[in-house]
Amino acid sequence: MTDSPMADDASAQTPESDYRCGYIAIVGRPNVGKSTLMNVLVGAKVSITSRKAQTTRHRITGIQTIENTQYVYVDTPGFQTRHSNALNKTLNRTVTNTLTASDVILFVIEAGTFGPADKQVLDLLPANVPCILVLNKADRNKDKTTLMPFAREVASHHDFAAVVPVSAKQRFQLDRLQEEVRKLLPQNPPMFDEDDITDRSEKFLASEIVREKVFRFVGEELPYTSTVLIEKFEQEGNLRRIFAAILVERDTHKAMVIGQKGARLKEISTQARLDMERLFGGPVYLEIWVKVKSGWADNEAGLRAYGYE
Ligand SMILES: Nc1nc2c(ncn2[C@@H]2O[C@H](COP(=O)(O)OP(=O)(O)OP(=O)(O)O)[C@@H](O)[C@H]2O)c(=O)[nH]1
Repeated sequence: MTDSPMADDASAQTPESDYRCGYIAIVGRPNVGKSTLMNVLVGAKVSITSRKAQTTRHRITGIQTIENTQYVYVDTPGFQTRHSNALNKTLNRTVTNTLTASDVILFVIEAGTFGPADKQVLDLLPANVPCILVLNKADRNKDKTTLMPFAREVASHHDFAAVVPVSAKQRFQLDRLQEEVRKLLPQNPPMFDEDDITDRSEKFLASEIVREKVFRFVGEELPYTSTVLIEKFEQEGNLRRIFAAILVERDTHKAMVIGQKGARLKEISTQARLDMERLFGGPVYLEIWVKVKSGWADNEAGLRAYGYE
């Protein structure tokens, strides 16, 4: 008998019916490697990274489609505890909202380190969303025998669905992480095209790239309140013409960004242009101005005007 009810049941389990798709929030204290992790998972630089903490300000979606699974990653800003201006309050609200609206949470810490800042983020994890404990930077742990007791200690604070040591930088154990995530995703058809890597516009990505270069080349002296505004974004055939403004709070900050005889701004522009050309797959004409705009980081209306939720 080929058309028995059993056979019907089996044929209902086709790969399409087991398509899985959902939102995966990546959370953790600043600098644990959340953006790096998302970028390697998605296979492109959709979220900016830098050695300086708190570089990620926006909720960014990175999309990865593998066979019958679509992973929609949401990167979150590093949870802010030190300062309490309007910008930080907005950032923290974004993290909390992102968590409760996700299907799976990746709680990222550095393998071997679990401090008060990590605990503060862990305390925000909602009980009703499955969460995987990701021990990133495992490449730094020379003594592997300490990893299990460490993981057990952290897992005593929350009911994790799985614990996975990874190295985002060396692409170690990412398959294993994806397998664990897939198990927790709901059965849903894909939300995006399989070639999509982000739902963010090129204009937004362009501003993020410039911002990353500002952090990278200007370094610790520049307050994190500086931001980037794309004033014009034009496309003519394959060529993109982008006019950006770096907004800083003081004349002294402006001088820092510009550097000796404009050398620093030139470096920022060149590196940003190269990244954009790689990401957009075509030539880019990029012009960057530095402007002084005082007090914007402490003004909620101002923040909304610059696109912060
Ligand atoms: N050794 C090692 N370093 C890593 C790894 N992943 C990330 N890093 C480094 O850690 C630093 C911070 O990485 P980010 O991805 O910017 O961290 P983040 O958690 O997104 O930081 P915020 O945006 O500030 O919240 C960078 O210098 C990365 O190169 C890893 O697996 N191993």
